Amino acid sequence: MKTEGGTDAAKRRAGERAAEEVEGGDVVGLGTGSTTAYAIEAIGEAVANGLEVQGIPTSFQSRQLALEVGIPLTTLEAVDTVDLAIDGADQVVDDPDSSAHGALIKGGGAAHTREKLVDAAAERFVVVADPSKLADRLERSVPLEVLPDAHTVVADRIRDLGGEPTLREAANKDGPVVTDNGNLVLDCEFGPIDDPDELAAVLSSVPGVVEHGLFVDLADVTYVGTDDNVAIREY
Ligand SMILES: O=C[C@H](O)[C@H](O)[C@H](O)COP(=O)(O)O
Repeated sequence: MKTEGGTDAAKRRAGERAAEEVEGGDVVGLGTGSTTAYAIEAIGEAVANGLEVQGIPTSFQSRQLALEVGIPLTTLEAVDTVDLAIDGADQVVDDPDSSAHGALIKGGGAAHTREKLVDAAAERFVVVADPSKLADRLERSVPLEVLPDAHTVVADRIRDLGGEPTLREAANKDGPVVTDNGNLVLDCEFGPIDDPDELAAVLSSVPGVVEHGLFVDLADVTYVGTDDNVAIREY
């Protein structure tokens, strides 16, 4: 039997705690990644026990998992309201004294474009994370989803801005990662990001960038799974 490591147990706690927020009749944004997967599984279990919800997946991966666990699916076009979205993060600013408290980097799984669309549309955006994701400020590379034709010009623009872009390579195929939307991903190192809001605005203005992985002023709460509990950060 596969044993669950400390990080997996923390992710599970966060995911299951977030799933407790889901109420009958809700439309729920279903994020992508290993932490959110625990929330999707818990929602599937609740559905099996009679809870009536509809899910909006943010990727091929979350759609497949939702189908597997029996969550009825819908689309953004078909609903008036998304009650809440549950999604993971690659890094979360955890400093109440910082204006960037609660800002995120997402897109480690190349799903950030659709995630941002759904997370931003939700009345409440619930982030799920383990403690390794928390940081005083954002400093991981920022994923950019870019149109295939645009990757060299966007890379040049990122260098002009002082960043170092790397085209994301696929692990199990020759060539680059191709997103669910048929685009490419540039992972861009900027070093520590003091003002994510400002960088987000600059990145959004670069032609050829479909979406960047900075999520600023979007999260309402983060559930951080710990060794034996869940820490809550409300924003
Ligand atoms: O593109 C992927 C997403 O933004 C994920 O939510 C993020 O990478 C976190 O994934 P995980 O929970 O597996 O660390």
